[in-house]
Amino acid sequence: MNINSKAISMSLQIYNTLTRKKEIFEPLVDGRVSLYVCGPTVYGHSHLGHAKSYVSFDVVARWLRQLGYKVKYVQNITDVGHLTDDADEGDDKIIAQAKREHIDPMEVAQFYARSFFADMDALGNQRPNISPTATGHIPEQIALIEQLIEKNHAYEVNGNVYFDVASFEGYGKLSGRINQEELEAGARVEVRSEKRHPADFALWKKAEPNHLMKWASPWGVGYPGWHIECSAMSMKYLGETFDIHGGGLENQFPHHDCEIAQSECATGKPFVRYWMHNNMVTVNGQKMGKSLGNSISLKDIFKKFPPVVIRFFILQSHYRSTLDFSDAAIEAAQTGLKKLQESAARLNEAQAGKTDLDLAPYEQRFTDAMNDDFNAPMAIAVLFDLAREINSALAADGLSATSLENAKAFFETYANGVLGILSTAGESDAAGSDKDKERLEGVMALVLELRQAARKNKDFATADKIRDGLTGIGIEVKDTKDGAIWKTV
Ligand SMILES: Nc1ncnc2c1ncn2[C@@H]1O[C@H](COP(=O)(O)OP(=O)(O)OP(=O)(O)O)[C@@H](O)[C@H]1O
Ligand SMILES: [Zn+2]
Repeated sequence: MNINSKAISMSLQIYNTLTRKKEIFEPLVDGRVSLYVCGPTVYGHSHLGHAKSYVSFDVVARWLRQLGYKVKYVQNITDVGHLTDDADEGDDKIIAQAKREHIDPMEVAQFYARSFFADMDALGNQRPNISPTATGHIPEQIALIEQLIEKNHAYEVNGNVYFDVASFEGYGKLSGRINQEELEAGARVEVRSEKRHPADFALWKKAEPNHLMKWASPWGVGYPGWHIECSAMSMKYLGETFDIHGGGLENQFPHHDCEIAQSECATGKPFVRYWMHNNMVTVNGQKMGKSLGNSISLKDIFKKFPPVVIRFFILQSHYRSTLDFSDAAIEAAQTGLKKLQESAARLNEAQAGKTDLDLAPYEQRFTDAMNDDFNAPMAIAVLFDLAREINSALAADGLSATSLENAKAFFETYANGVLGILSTAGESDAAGSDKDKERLEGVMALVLELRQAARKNKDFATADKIRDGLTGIGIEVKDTKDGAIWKTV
């Protein structure tokens, strides 16, 4: 068996939300996959729901790579806050947070973007190839809107630009939430007079004078609507038609239907070949959401559970299933993961014995599971079966040298490389690795030595500045008769 052999599989099936069935995956360009996933709106720390979305798509990218594809993975950062209400009403989420914190909106966006990356790193997600920001792509969004106006799919009124949904027959084809009849019926309902149709959505919004994030455009000073950023950035980096677009289920409508409308009307080409949607993390059956006030931040969860346990908890249910949050459910996942970790550890310590273990059936089952619309829970079940066989072999006559090597390689390739669940990197990130501790001790020894030298020179100002500065970052220094001691508080 050659664990690392990479053969492009023709049997990967993906559930395509657009056609509502599993389809054999065939990329547009042989051997390459273009993947776009809607990124977070960065106005608060990420919660468990975000983790489900990004862990799921991380595993999608990892499995595609395992199959031998060269994957270009783009995941945006929404740093122009979209409105709190999908009907283009309400406050901008980022600006609202900036007002609460009395800081610049860009500071809010950057702070929470960094926090997002730190959490995703801790979860063991590989970084996307490109993480473009909406604010960094205003000219591309304006250019796309101009194309839509030129082709009569959009119109400007008083500095606002709207997409004309009646001009696109396929509007709503992804979610199935809208059909042309309903559209026409809707037209009779009284609405904000500015729009031609109540379902028309904003591509560009005029900024009021006190609005904080705004840019010059052919229609005056304003800011882009939310949907246009994903069309502009995905097509810029992946082309007018690309392979896979992912996101949370609740984004099918309006967000993804609007993306399809904008992109297909601008280019006249199909936008995305396979649409993938992860289901929701729920709390007592209700979607977990920042805006819903029932979210649990990853940072808080990581205080209780190592990030790798959270990753395992997420992957134990299918990405298209809901996942109900409870401490008890995570504790159960922790127990399960521990069993796999123990088996892997036993393998590393084991001496060669007699029994030969045939890993081919396990490899086949694991591959079949992942090829069946990325069925991670089924793949994990294969790992448990393997762990059980390994444990009993090790308890009896031991595994032959080749079997030991193959079993280790299996865990490394599949449990670690594909699912990312046996790595302890995330764990140490959260708890502070030994290496980091060593470094901190070295730095503190040096700082205290300099402080001691200052005191000797009667430079008490510097000595105090060092002590107060350390207190400010959570390190308490105490002078004792044996010298200064410190602790983190
Ligand atoms: N509870 C959840 N379960 C699974 N995925 C989620 C959940 N909440 C958000 N997501 C997904 O995370 C991604 C980023 O979400 P975004 O930052 O836009 O948050 P949101 O949907 O506005 O959530 P919130 O209500 O928390 O602000 C989207 O693809 C979204 O579908
Ligand atoms: Zn998007």
